[in-house]
Amino acid sequence: MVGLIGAIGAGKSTAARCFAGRGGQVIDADALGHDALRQPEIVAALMKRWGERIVREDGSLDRREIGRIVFADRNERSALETTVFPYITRRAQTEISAAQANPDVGFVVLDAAVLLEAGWGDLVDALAYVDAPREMRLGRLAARSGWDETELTARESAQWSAEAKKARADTVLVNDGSREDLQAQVDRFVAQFCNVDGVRL
Ligand SMILES: CC(C)(COP(=O)(O)OP(=O)(O)OC[C@H]1O[C@@H](n2cnc3c(N)ncnc32)[C@H](O)[C@@H]1O)[C@@H](O)C(=O)NCCC(=O)NCCS
Ligand SMILES: Nc1ncnc2c1ncn2[C@@H]1O[C@H](COP(=O)(O)OP(=O)(O)OP(=O)(O)O)[C@@H](O)[C@H]1O
Repeated sequence: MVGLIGAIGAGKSTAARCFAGRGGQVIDADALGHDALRQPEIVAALMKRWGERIVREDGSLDRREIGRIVFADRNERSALETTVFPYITRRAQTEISAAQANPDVGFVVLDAAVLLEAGWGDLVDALAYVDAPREMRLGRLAARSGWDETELTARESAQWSAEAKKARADTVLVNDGSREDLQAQVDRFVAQFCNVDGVRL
């Protein structure tokens, strides 16, 4: 199993698509986290803590508002993680088992920004870190999500340092060029670490 981490906005999801195009089954931890926020018992617990301010007009939880709360205060982030991590971990385990049991799946990719912080490092056989210059990441995040530098910095402060993560990675994929350039780097990683024709990682 391959782990995918990286600098925020560097292109993890984009790299995940590159892996998927080469036979990898991607498990997207951010998406599982979003599913967690749709579970009635989790919604109730978070509303009890933060009130109506985190609820949008359509009744769903406002992730942007929750992000403002938890990335400004370590205690609040901890409260959110305690509430959602059991669900995310359960779902990830189920999806990993299903993918590993599927003979059509060449290898499994766990795309999880906080993979190391969550203690999932031992689950993976090879770890790729996606990187890009900060200015480039800021531009991409502004275009994709409307985030500014304050939001990026707040999230960065909630994670291990780039140096600590890179030190644990087998490879750094530098996503400062075209998507084709990133695909070529992913292809080299797959050739080196994912024996897709033989033993499955
Ligand atoms: C705080 C929430 C509501 C913000 O939602 P939003 O749609 O704005 O961001 P999204 O979930 O797409 O995450 C985007 C990026 O934020 C960073 N991030 C998210 N959660 C965390 C966290 N707990 N710690 C550090 N960074 C985080 C990651 O780099 C992630 O890739 C959401 O991220 C959340 O519920 N987080 C807690 C669950 C979690 O840790 N998920 C990460 C994968 S396990
Ligand atoms: N090589 C590239 N060229 C141009 N745009 C890119 C490239 N790679 C990624 N992008 C764009 O940059 C934005 C951020 O990429 P992506 O969503 O893959 O990052 P991420 O690391 O998954 O983000 P997050 O840390 O928020 O989970 C996206 O809109 C994506 O389409």
